[in-house]
Amino acid sequence: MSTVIPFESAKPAAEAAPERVGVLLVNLGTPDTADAAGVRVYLEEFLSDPRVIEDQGLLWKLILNGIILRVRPARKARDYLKIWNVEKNESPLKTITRSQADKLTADIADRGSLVVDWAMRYGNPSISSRIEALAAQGCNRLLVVPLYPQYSAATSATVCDEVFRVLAGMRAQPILRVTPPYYVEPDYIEALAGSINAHLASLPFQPELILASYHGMPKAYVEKGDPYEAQCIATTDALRKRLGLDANRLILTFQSRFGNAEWLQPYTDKTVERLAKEGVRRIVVVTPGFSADCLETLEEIAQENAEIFRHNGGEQFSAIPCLNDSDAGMDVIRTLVLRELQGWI
Ligand SMILES: C=CC1=C(C)c2cc3[nH]c(cc4nc(cc5[nH]c(cc1n2)c(C)c5CCC(=O)O)C(CCC(=O)O)=C4C)c(C)c3C=C
Ligand SMILES: [Fe+2]
Ligand SMILES: [Fe+2]
Repeated sequence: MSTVIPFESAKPAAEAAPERVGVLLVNLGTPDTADAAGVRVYLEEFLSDPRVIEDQGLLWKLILNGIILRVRPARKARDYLKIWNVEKNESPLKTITRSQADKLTADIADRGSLVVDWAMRYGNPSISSRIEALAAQGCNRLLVVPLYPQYSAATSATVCDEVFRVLAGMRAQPILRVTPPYYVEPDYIEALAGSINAHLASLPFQPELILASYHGMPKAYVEKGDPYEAQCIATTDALRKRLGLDANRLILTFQSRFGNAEWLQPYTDKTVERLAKEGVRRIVVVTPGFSADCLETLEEIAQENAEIFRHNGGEQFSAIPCLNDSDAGMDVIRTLVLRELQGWI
């Protein structure tokens, strides 16, 4: 069965002049509103993606619609409210991604006919709306930048899936490039090391150890060939080497477990609890797998895991901000983008 594609989802680039290169930063996505209705819409789209939940069979649909989408939105809306950017009435992930795009525009606008934009894989602004906007501005070349240092099918690949879907509906398609994961790029490791050192220097205490906590995923996905775990290990090894810390002083963990299947281990929350119970009193957590602060860093790490640590006897807990739109964070994005734009500008 072939699908009929109308080829009309964006204005033909030929109508718009002059020729331009579009750079599209893409992050995961986030609800439009911090209430149960907004979270429900977001979770439904997110959890219906077969790259995220690979088994989209009848049983999953029953669980998703019968339990998860009835119970989780209200609980998660309360979590989103704790971190919401009230001034802009949006999630921090949106605020930071927009700022990254604005700063990249200011950084590289003089390099030729470039337009920088940003989108969310789930929710808004959607990838399709921003590709259409770039095409309407005459962008006949497109560089897509998935803002994930480590590749996974659940994040980077699904960005490409959506981009390909949008392009499949266009008569005049832009030429496409996608930036690769940057998990051991020197700029990235240097930026992480710099942010850790600056944070430690600002603290009134020195931690006994540092946790490097990455978003987890089902272990089965890695067993089927997803390189995500190996890339998290490579980032952590490079960071250990750069900081002169061994595996007991910079500990790799995985957070954000969802559902009952086994996820990548060791789990962040269980490790935090164990460390506190074993007598560790001061820890710092860095989250190298997130290019921008979000629910998983601002609420799950900085609030939930801090509480787990203190509840079990820990005393000092501090979460290091993500690289976000800091100078070092922007260096990472700019270097990556300029390298992949070679020959185009
Ligand atoms: C259910 C399976 C999930 C997989 C696999 C997964 C992988 C994955 N996610 C990120 C980055 C982020 N995830 C975020 C939130 C989030 N993640 C899941 C589930 C999976 N993620 C859910 C259900 C949620 C929503 C919150 C919740 O209901 O618990 C976020 C934060 C978004 C925000 O609004 O701030 C990010 C970022 C990565 C890197 C990853 C790959 C391994
Ligand atoms: Fe996630
Ligand atoms: Fe979480």
